[in-house]
Amino acid sequence: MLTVRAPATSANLGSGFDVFGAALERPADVVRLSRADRTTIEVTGAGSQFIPEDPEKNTVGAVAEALDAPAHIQIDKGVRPASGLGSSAASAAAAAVGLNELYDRGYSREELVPIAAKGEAVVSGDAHDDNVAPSIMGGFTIATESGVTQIDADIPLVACLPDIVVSTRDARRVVPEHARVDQLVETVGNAATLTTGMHRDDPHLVGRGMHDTVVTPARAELIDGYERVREAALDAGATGVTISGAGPTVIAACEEPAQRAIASAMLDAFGERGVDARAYQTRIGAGARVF
Ligand SMILES: Nc1ncnc2c1ncn2[C@@H]1O[C@H](COP(=O)(O)OP(=O)(O)O)[C@@H](O)[C@H]1O
Ligand SMILES: N[C@@H](CCOP(=O)(O)O)C(=O)O
Repeated sequence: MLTVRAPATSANLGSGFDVFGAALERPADVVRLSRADRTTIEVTGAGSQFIPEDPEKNTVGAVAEALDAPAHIQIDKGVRPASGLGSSAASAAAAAVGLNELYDRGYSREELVPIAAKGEAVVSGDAHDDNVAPSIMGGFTIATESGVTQIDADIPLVACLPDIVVSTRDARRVVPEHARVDQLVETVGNAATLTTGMHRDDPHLVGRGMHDTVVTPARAELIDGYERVREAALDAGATGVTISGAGPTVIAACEEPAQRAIASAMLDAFGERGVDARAYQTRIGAGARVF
């Protein structure tokens, strides 16, 4: 038997829709795998009552099939589903890394990214790589058709998860089909600024580069209190704030000493709207680890 811990991730980071992602130090899924004649799945932990154990409907089932590696897979969810923290991707990433080792398939971490993304296709309708890439490879990742670029960035973050459910599938339906040229120009500038910030471990550049006027405003409508929470985090010292993945988690970049105040301001702002929430004081961390 083999155990894998795969981290939650924050995709998009504002200006990098379907491309940027970051591995978070916490929370994480813990997945135990043992060889079997056919794949069976057991799920416990955060939100497990909403996660199917049928291998055709669970992200890990698609990964086991893609690797031709049937197994008994026990998933202990630390990452709540439909959170915007790459919940479905964390399990898929853990399964890809674990089954690759259990069956001695010999794939590199980068080669495992499109395999784990097959799991994402099962739940969100298409195989976006931006959550599985950081969950497998760690750090900040830029996932494109031609491969994954990874930077071992170290940026403090606060991820505030409200008690609201936003499914990635639904949130993909509100993404605008077109953007104006001036918005594209702005997006390229912001994405380049954010990437430079990751390279320099500079939370100010990362925060500035999170700004996005294309996808984020449309999705903010799905998160009760988003604008107020964003303002509260900025007032408390955040260097940038945006929606994590498809939401509803709101993510803030910051200097480490401001983390606690930002977490508390975000929780209060959701509280004012009558929305319960929890805040993770976290940072960009490592990828999936095998025990
Ligand atoms: N192993 C898994 N972990 C979490 N969710 C899963 C898993 N397998 C299938 N799902 C389904 O995926 C959906 C959650 O995925 P998604 O909406 O992308 O949330 P998140 O933003 O947290 O990844 C839920 O409908 C859930 O039932
Ligand atoms: N790029 C995707 C990322 C979805 O992330 P999740 O954590 O909400 O599953 C999107 O924005 O749709």
